[in-house]
Amino acid sequence: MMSFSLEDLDKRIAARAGASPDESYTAKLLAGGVERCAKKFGEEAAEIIIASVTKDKKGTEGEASDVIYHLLVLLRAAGVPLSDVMAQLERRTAQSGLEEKASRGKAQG
Ligand SMILES: N=c1c2ncn([C@@H]3O[C@H](COP(=O)(O)OP(=O)(O)OP(=O)(O)O)[C@@H](O)[C@H]3O)c2ncn1[C@@H]1O[C@H](COP(=O)(O)O)[C@@H](O)[C@H]1O
Repeated sequence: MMSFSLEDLDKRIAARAGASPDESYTAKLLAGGVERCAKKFGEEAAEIIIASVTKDKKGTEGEASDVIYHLLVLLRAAGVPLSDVMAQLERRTAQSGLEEKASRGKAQG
């Protein structure tokens, strides 16, 4: 079981945000503001679309890593904490769980 998490990567990004843009790719992206981070995220999103539809599994794996890293950098540039996104995903999961339970209840009469 892999122990590396999105939170670990986000902490690493936070730690590198204050580094010199000459020695940190993360700091270089963040120095360009939300526009640069969003542009780079868009490029990576296009790359995973191509890798996945061409059934390139290894490529898709690599591009997924790029997409996730660049999404976390973009969230930081936009001032949106990862914890807020995770909380929203958790609420959606709880909500859909309740809906599933309610529809099972109706089906059973
Ligand atoms: N996970 C990543 C990660 N994934 C992808 N990348 C970089 O994202 C870039 C995207 O690939 P491209 O081919 O588009 O890169 P490029 O042409 O050099 O980039 P541009 O000049 O076009 O922006 C590459 O330079 C990759 O090295 C990453 N860079 C950093 N991390 C993480 O961030 C941490 C801090 O990195 P630094 O900020 O560089 O110290 C690392 O320890 C990793 O945990």
